[in-house]
Amino acid sequence: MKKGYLLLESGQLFQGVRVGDPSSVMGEIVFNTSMTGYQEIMTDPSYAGQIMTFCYPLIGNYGVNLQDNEHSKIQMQGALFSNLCSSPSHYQSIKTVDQWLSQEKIPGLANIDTRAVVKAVRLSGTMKAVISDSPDFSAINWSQPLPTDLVSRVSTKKNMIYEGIGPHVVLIDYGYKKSMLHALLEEGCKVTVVPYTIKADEVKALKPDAVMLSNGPGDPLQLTDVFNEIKKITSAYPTLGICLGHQLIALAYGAKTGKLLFGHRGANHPVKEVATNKVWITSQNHSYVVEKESVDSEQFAISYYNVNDGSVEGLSHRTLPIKTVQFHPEAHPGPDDTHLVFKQFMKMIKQSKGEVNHAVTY
Ligand SMILES: NC(=O)CC[C@H](N)C(=O)O
Repeated sequence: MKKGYLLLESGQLFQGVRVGDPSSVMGEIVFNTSMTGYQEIMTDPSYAGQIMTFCYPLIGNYGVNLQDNEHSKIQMQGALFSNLCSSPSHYQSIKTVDQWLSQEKIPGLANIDTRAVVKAVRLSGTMKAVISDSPDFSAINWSQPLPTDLVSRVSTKKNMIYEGIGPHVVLIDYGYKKSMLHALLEEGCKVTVVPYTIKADEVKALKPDAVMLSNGPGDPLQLTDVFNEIKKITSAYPTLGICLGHQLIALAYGAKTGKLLFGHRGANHPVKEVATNKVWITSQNHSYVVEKESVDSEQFAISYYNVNDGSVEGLSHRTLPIKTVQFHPEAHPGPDDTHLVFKQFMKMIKQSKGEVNHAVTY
């Protein structure tokens, strides 16, 4: 087993053993507390550019299968494990996580003290980190900027159509997860997945009944060029925004976003639904949040709050059929408590077509 190192911008050094690709990489270090679902996490495009610390101490025990990818390949820049299982046991498993990382040329480290890494990230916040064969900090160019074009790297280049007999939803792809598409298809929708650069006129030409803005990597403020089009598109159709989609809608309507110290990543984040006072357990993966004070309360109601830190978890437009959530109702991995968000979206679409005459409650 070859030694390898994790070097943090804050100056801390951790030793582990190399797994996956033998290359060195720099990325933004984050951590995820989910106990299961590593395959979905590794393929979620929202993690592009990031080095993931898996908090759960045993990863890889059910291997890698042909079903659980959320995108075509591993999206994260690197992965850190405490104990990485080399002999998985599951009837669907076709390879080990180590083999998968090697095939997809993603470097990783195992036998890392992930608890100490998480403590460092909780203290200093998400920061640059490097996976390397060398413990030498001076060999690294720490001023090198992290990539800012992550959405253009993961978004589709051409429209993709999935037939259905229900409403036609245009899914704007900032790095969508397969489970989001599946949630719409399960509702019977026809879905057209489109590039994130789509213009309002192009959306109109597709004659949709509704639009959905997906999750995606990076800082939503990197996408200021598309804010105007987002405003035009979302004011014309019933809209659901998820995670990055939620942040982009908020920004397009004049709210502000900020960055959390170390983000919310895991499968047990409690959110309170304002309308019902119910608490739902949600799957989350984000660094950025919509700043509460910046939300124009005449335009938007805050529909969900995070129970742990009080941050904004959802918005509901007061006059237009626009709903957004910061958490992941498609829940892969994670609990599907909030699958109702998709049901409410369907109801909102029907209502806008005059098919139901009672008000949609959130
Ligand atoms: N899952 C997401 O869509 C993440 C949104 C954004 N990249 C963030 O980190 O806040």
